[in-house]
Amino acid sequence: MATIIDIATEKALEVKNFEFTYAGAHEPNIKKLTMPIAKHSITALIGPSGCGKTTLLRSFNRMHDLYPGNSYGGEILFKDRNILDAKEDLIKLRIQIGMIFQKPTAFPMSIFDNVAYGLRLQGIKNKTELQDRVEKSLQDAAIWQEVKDRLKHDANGLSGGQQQRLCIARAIAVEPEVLLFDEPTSALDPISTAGIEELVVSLRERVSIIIVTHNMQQAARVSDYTGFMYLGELVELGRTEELFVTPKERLTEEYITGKFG
Ligand SMILES: Nc1ncnc2c1ncn2[C@@H]1O[C@H](COP(=O)(O)OP(=O)(O)OP(=O)(O)O)[C@@H](O)[C@H]1O
Repeated sequence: MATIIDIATEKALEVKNFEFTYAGAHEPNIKKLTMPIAKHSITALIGPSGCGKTTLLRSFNRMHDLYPGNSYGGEILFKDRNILDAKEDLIKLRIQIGMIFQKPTAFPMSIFDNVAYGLRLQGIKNKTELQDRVEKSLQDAAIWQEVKDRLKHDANGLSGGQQQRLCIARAIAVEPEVLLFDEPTSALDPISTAGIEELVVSLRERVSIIIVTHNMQQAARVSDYTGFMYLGELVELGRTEELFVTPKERLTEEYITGKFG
């Protein structure tokens, strides 16, 4: 059984006895995992390579449905419904629960159109409203000053760190409730990494955040809660400072002190 602290605050998501099996796998890759995700907080998922962090993260907006044969079990509750339900509208779900990938994925179009993309999908056609929301999102993603004079330029001309902030602007433009970050800085230099970390922390006011990271220092710097995973299971979920200073589980302690990795 995992050691899970009581999350005193409201929950953004609740994972209950969740299982996930990749197509062709002989046993579940995520096993009976139960975990609350606090609202308006940052939850980091840490653990050795292959323990299932990304698999769990991608389950929160059903990214695995893009490939056939994967199967889910148990429940992930979001706004009083189980998002694993077959009737779930996946387009709406991915607007409410957005994702930022490891490698910045600017679309091959202008900076403006990248951010307007989801807004147009939502049916917003009014030019002034589009302009206002694109500007606001770029400001909130701390990239407005750098791009305001070249909104019509191809987004692929931006640096890696700028493209990642553009991806964050695109994700927040549609006002999601949850944002999933999958190793968002692993392809970036230290200065861009610091910028993205600062941005992630500033977004906590408006969205609930889950971040997968290989970097324990990063988890310690940005998150409120940390979940340590091992072999497809959650071992411990705690307040970040407590988990790193006084872990309750021996496995957590061994991992954070570098006894295995
Ligand atoms: N597309 C896939 N098809 C089949 N098995 C997969 C697939 N992706 C991951 N797995 C397996 O699922 C398990 C969990 O992998 P996952 O990528 O979620 O781990 P992780 O903790 O995110 O690892 P890393 O830190 O290396 O990114 C591993 O055993 C992995 O081999």
